[in-house]
Amino acid sequence: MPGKAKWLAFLIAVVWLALVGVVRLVLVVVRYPVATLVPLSAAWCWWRFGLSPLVLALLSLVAGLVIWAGLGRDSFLRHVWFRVVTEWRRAVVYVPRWRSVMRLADLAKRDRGREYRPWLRRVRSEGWRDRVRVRMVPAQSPEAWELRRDGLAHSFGARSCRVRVLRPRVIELDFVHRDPLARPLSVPALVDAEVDLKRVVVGRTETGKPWRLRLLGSQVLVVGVPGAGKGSVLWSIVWQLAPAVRAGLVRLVGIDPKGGMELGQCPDAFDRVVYDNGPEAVALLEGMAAEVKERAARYRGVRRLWARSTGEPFTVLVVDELADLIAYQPDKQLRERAARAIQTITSQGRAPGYAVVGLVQDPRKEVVGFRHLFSTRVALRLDEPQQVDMVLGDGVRQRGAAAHEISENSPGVAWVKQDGQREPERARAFHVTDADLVELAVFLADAEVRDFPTRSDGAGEVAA
Ligand SMILES: Nc1ncnc2c1ncn2[C@@H]1O[C@H](COP(=O)(O)OP(=O)(O)OP(=O)(O)O)[C@@H](O)[C@H]1O
Repeated sequence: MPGKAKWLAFLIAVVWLALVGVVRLVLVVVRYPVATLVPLSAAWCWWRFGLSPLVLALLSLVAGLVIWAGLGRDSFLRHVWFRVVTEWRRAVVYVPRWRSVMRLADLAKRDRGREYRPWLRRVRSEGWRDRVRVRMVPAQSPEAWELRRDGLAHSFGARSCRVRVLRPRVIELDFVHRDPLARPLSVPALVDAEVDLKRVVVGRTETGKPWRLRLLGSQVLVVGVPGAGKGSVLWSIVWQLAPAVRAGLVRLVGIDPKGGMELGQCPDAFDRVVYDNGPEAVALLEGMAAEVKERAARYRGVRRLWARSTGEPFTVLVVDELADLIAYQPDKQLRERAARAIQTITSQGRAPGYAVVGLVQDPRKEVVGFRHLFSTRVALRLDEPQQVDMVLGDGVRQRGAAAHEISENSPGVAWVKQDGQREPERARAFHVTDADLVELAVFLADAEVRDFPTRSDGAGEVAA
């Protein structure tokens, strides 16, 4: 190599190394802001002002943090404590173990002497879980990670691991340390309050937010094995609708083919209720399907979605065991008539203000062939992964919605998928006890007949 070229190559190498060094330094500061910026600021303060002002500043900082923690625990946890935990877990758990775990789990690949290793990106600790973002190596699929979830959880000291696909090549691993939904949730106080039919709060999600179910403009399918807590979802809905039912703004209609075992616990909530799967239930369904068509014809060209200003009540049809009506009924004619009527209500009821809340134990196609008509699907505890796919749709389980892994000890916990929302949510319904149902019955029996209250503005909001 001529002398000049050597110098040029040397210069390029130095600049390149300097650039890499700066980028790495910036990355360290971005990933460990507390561990880098606090000691740096302390060192600067000492150098600039001396030891006493530094001690004073540190004591003030500690006092400030203690006051913050006392006044606003949640914001302190979010902005301070979880940041410190994030840096600690990244430095102590994920970075040191990453390379060996990837190799041993066969997630790192070798080709022509070069190693391709999944890239550990952002880590965020939220107390109950660590969210670890990963860039997969080329030609790797999220299924490869799905298959190794248990091994990964053990390797990084977590109770379980979930895999969520964020975008092509990027996944997020949730390392779960404890279940924030482990404790039952009691129902909120029953008071005359506004009911927002687009956001009926029926429990809490695992991130601590209210679990909101959309009833206006949506149909809800709730699936779970016996004892999974379908009843708690159903009664949480009724509980939250009670003020509007009492005011005559919402009408509940029920069918309980199990002879009233479920809906018979509080019949006062229902305008009409039938306790079998025979001709009476079918007549009720057909009557409602006819109402849906008639209302839809009247609304055509006038309004696109039911609103309280129509002066007609929003109607919620609750069917406790859908399969008894449309699959297990031995009379073929009754079975088909029931299925036709329910399909009419679910497919056309959206605009004229009819919602169906269907509960079922078995999600197979032979049982509920029109699952796709339900835009909100709730998967409580299920037996098999295939059932999760049937309820929530393809690919949702791969994004973490493992309803077949919900514990028997946490009835009411569910994975929820709403059409139009990419991410499924894990949530727990309120636990509505027998005593609560007595309170509900008293609240509703107390009702007086009033004129239908109208208000020209709100669409989904109804005031009791
Ligand atoms: N959200 C909840 N929180 C705590 N416990 C609950 C919750 N939901 C239900 N449970 C308890 O779990 C048990 C079964 O609940 P539930 O009867 O609602 O299940 P289910 O799915 O409706 O069963 P089935 O299909 O047999 O009617 C009951 O003892 C109930 O008290």
